Amino acid sequence: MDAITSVPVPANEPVKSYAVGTAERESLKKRLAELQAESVELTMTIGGKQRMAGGERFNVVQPHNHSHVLGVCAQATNEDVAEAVRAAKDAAADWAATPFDERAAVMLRAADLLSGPWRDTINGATMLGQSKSVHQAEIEAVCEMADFLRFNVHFARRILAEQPVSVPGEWNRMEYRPLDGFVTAITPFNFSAIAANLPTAPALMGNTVVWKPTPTQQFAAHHTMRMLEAAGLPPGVINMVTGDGQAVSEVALTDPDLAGLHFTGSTATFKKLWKTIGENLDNYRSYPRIVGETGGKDFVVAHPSADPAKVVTALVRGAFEYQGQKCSAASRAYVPRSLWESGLREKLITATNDITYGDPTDFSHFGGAVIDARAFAKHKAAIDRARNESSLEILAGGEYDDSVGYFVQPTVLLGDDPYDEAFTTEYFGPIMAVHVYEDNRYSEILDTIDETSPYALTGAVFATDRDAIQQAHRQLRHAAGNFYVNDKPTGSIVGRQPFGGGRASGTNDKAGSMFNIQRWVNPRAIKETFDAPTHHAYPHQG
Ligand SMILES: NC(=O)c1ccc[n+]([C@@H]2O[C@H](COP(=O)([O-])OP(=O)(O)OC[C@H]3O[C@@H](n4cnc5c(N)ncnc54)[C@H](O)[C@@H]3O)[C@@H](O)[C@H]2O)c1
Ligand SMILES: N[C@@H](CCC=O)C(=O)O
Repeated sequence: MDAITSVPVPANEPVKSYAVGTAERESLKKRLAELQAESVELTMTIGGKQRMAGGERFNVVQPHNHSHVLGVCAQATNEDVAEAVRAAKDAAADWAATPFDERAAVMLRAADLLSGPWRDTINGATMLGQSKSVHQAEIEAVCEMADFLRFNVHFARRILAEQPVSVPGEWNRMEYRPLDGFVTAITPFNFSAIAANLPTAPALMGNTVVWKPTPTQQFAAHHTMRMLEAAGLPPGVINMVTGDGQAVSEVALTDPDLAGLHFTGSTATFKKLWKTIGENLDNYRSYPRIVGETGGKDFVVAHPSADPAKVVTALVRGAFEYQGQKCSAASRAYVPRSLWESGLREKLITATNDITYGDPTDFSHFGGAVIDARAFAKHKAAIDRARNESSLEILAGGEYDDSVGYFVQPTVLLGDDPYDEAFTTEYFGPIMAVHVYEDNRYSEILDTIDETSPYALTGAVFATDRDAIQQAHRQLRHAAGNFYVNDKPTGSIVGRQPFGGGRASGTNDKAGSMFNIQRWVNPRAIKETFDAPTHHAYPHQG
């Protein structure tokens, strides 16, 4: 009993290829067919019990085929959220008293279920519900989710091992308690891994959670919840409520026992939630921890010494994987005139035109549709604006069609004005703006990049000249929380590139690192004196 155990050494989950003829391809295709054939009730899970939310019902559809209903969901009402908060509070004492190893075992088991028997289900649900190609689903819904579950255990162990110094006569210890209350996790549509990480990271540290996925990710979230239950997650530890979140703002975020908000989503939503918490400061028992990773307007800058083929590949993958719906997506690029006019322009157009978006169950496509009608309308408006804006030219793409699914072609805009909206606003779709700068203005373009957008999430420099790389490091120091040298600005891996940005991009608590995990503990320093003094006077008193 009470041994100080070591946890398994984590390793990144290997990415399967799903190439023609592989067993994993056949297995996933079979599961995709099964998932498509059923329409499920997308319930809440409160205190371990599943039931439909009490508010208005809505369909969860395939973005690439919006007449295909994957499941029926409903808006959680204030009463539903109040019940979830109660369940989280009721489960708190037992879960906090559960030894760390037992909590960790649930997460490690979930990771193994995910890399084994649940792989096809979570991959398939993400492909169908969020319109991801098999590769895009595999790298995050399986590999990144498993990595979060395994690495978080390892990070937590390192935190628990962090202990103060003791001197003769006294013993100092640090106890890592959960927060004094419950945590609310509110999650985005674009990564099933993030949706799973936001409730499970606080739960690992002994907190109980109210989790609200977004409606457009609810299909995969539903299956993720089932997988966590199969891994042994006790009832009430994570309570999932459905819908748009209004009731969560009104009830969970204003509850006196709110101890933390773990959020990923847009900057506008995060600011709104933070304001709600700010307005309720006098009502809480403690100061709620606020962790939020938000939007980006991520850049790629090429120096004249860069390899143009590498720049083009990074731009196309960085901008158009998952239809540009990554917070890290390359959405503004700065290319020197020498490279632009010596073939990069044509290569970029050709590579962009080569990309096909379609139904992800047809594995030949590079990507799928954008997430919903709202996103489609936003991208359509951005393209229509570009068509009418004299400083912008549509170099590639520019078409859209929502008759079957929400399809927007990969689009490259060429812009004279680096301060135009196309270089400052997060469209969160397959639209990238390119600005061509004069070769002798590298330093000025770095300053422009730094001051153009309110965000500071990801960015990349391409150069072979070491001085140019150093200069970008220096001038863009605060322009990105994840900075890449000669690589695309997307695709961070847990344990290798801890992820998050500053400025309007979030609190930069680095998902997939010890820094995030330490936000979910409430340390108590304990000093024990073995032979306490028995008189109050000090020696200098004579
Ligand atoms: N920095 C990162 O790590 C990261 C990762 C993924 C996505 N993102 C960002 O997320 C955004 C895309 O995701 P999205 O469209 O799901 O974001 P969103 O802000 O629309 O929604 C995020 C979550 O907030 C909920 N929500 C919205 N209004 C709410 C309210 N009033 N009360 C309670 N909950 C509310 C939504 O239902 C959803 O669950 C992009 O801006 C992207 O850059 C950032
Ligand atoms: N961590 C992911 C982005 C997550 C946001 O959408 C990446 O690095 O591409």
